[in-house]
Amino acid sequence: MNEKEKEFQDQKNEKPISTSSEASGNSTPMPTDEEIIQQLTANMTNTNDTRFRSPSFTSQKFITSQFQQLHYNESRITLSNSINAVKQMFISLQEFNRSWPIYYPPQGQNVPNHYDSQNEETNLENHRNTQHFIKNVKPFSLLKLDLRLGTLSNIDLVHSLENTAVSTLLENRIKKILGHLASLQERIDDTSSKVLITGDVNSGKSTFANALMRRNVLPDDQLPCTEVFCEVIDASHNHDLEEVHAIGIGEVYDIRDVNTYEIFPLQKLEDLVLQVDKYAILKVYVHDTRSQDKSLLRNGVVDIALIDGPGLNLNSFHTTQVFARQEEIDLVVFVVSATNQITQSAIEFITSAANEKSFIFIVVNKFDVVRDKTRCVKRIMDQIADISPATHKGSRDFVHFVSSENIVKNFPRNESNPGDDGSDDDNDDNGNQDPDFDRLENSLRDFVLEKRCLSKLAPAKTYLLNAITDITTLSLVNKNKADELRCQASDELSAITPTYEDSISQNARTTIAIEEKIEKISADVSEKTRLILTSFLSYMGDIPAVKYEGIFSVYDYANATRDHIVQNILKSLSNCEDYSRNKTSDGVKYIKDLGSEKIGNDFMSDKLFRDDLMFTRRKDTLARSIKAPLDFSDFYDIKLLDHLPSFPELPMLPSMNSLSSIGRITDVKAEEVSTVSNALTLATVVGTGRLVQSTHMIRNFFQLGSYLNARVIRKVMLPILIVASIGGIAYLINDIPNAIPKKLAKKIKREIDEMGYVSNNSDRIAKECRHVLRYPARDVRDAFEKKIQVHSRKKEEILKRKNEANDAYRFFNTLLGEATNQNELVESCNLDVVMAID
Ligand SMILES: Nc1nc2c(ncn2[C@@H]2O[C@H](COP(=O)(O)OP(=O)(O)OP(=O)(O)O)[C@@H](O)[C@H]2O)c(=O)[nH]1
Repeated sequence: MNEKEKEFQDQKNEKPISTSSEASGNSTPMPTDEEIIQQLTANMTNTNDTRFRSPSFTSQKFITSQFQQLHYNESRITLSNSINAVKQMFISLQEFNRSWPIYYPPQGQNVPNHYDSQNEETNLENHRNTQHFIKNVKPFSLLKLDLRLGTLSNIDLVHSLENTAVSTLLENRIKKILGHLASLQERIDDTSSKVLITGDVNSGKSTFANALMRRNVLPDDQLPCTEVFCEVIDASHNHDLEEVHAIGIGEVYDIRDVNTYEIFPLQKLEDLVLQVDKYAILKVYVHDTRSQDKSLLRNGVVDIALIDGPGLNLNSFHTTQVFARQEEIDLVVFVVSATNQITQSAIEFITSAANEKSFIFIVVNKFDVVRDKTRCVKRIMDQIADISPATHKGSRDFVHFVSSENIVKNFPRNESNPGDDGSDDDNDDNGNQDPDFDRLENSLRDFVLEKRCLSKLAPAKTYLLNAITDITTLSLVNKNKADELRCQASDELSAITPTYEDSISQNARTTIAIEEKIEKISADVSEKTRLILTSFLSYMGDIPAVKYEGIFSVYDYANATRDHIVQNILKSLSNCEDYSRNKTSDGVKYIKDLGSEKIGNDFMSDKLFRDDLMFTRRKDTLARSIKAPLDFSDFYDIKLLDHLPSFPELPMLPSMNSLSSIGRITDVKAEEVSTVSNALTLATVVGTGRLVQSTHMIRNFFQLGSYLNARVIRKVMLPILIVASIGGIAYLINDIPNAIPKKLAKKIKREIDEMGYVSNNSDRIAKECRHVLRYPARDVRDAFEKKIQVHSRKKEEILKRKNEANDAYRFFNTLLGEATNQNELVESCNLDVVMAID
């Protein structure tokens, strides 16, 4: 054991480090910051604590180790907090994505970059005017959507997909990232470590793993033999029992639940590693025969599990790649055979693993069989320089030329359980010594143990930085997209607002104009109807219109006259309706023209106005409702008594009793002439044919009587009376054709007045006219409302888009700020410091 190793062993053996938070009950406790500082202080001030008085405590190595621990803890806390923050960012992205489908940019697209987060208005203006803040969008690493469909590239596919489909893909991707972050969190709190050994088929991976343990645990063969992943774990995790737990495909391993695995002895491994169709992984619990300072599996600080995978071939490539990506894998050791070139699949694997893990060990095995070692080293180093410059640069630590076979060739194969004797006897000296293998082991141990800060935290840091970069890119792109959308919405709003307001005011103006027109037309037709009917009613009956056939058909004459009058009233009414039809047609045309002008040429183009459908209600109801019964008084027209000054106003002449009623009236005025008054009246009108004149004649007659004596009067009275009576009767008979129309007209007019015929009809016609005109008016209003509604809906939709874009802008601006902060924090977590201290 050289000086350096001894010193290291002292440190490990004496390290009295107490427990910190542990993910696994079996893990070695980690010292808290306080304890480390306390120890360092104790070391410097020489306290009485015997643990710290050992000479080895004073060594620079120990101090370095403690600083590493301190730095590790600080970095761990920083990264842990950052994982939480980044998780929150992804959760908020996920939530926001549900309300505003996140825009997924085509990779390599140019976007405006610099915005003044304090002044959104300026940005808005800038966005309109500038094209100069341009930057390439960084390609996504974690948020990259793996579409791989047909011949289309990702960019084409993303463009061909609906926004919502892309956002669903993003949602799923984010879910995976969140899961990964959760595992990262667990992992950095966990002190265990996993090293995956993979490489070309038959390159000696299993032999190498055995060499690391100084035990022939894993089967090796000239033929490809390891087909199932074997995870070699210290038996202390399995109650110190050496055995194999074979986990079936699809099973979730839980060491406490024996139903989740099958137990086999180590000797069965040779069969088990071939049962790839049955088992997903074999957990191989073994005692590491080496002392703690040399043991990888059980070293007292970090529990390391070695995973031996199948050689890379077409079947296993993808599985191994997926395996290597697992967050529990701290380090990938890639074994190549010195006798072969590095294969294409190895190149691909190393390239992608180097991206994922930051560090990868390359073990060039079977170096013993190479004759020209210098040429071999050069050849392989040149290849590594091409594949991974970083690995090439750190080749002292990361690239090793060894012969694993030489280390283990004398060891028995799982024949006995070296841990069974209960001793911790070092059998490190078993097997052959190989300084190159020692250097490899030291590097490996250094990497995993002393630099676990890197091995544990670097993947977390790398992943976090990738995540933050993706969030930054996505925020930047979406912030710009949101800005573009809100500008677009603002422009659309400015364009649509005047049109919208104009439609509203035009609607109001047009509605008023149409209403005025309707009212004007209605008032006109109403007035016209009233005039026509009134004037007709006022002169109807003045001129007989029906042919008078003589006294013997007087009754028919009266009936025909009445019918004639009624028909003429109806005719007048029809005239009124015709007039109204014309006016309504004009009104419809006016409204239609106005509509075409304001709304569009096709307004009401599919509608035809038919004025013949107006006033279709039957009119002969009037003929039926007018009774105007004929009576005797309708056959003559005597107004004598109307003109007698002292008589009270006569009621309308009762039918058939007019003569007798005249007799009764004379009783009141001049009893002495009661018997002759009728005759007088009748006689008087014979000569003139006019009743009015007869009144004067009667008066003259009485005046004449005052000059003549009674005898003379008595002598002439009788003949006069006879003559007068005959004259009167003749007059009446002669006046029948005139009297009947007049009397009937009067009677009908009275009935019509009583039923409010004129006003009813003028109202009815106006109402119908208004009613008909309301249809096109409603069409105009509806068309306007539709137009306004379309504008209004569009306006609302634009406004909604604008608000959403504003929200999105603010959201991504804030997210961008947070991502920038987190980026600074994670970047400040300098894991290389540990290396520098060393
Ligand atoms: N000469 C020599 N032979 C070796 C060395 N390492 C392994 N071998 C031999 O190479 C053969 C394959 O070794 P394995 O360890 O089974 O190789 P592997 O990569 O695990 O094989 P697969 O898992 O099947 O891909 C065995 O016969 C080993 O004895 C070495 O360093 N030198």
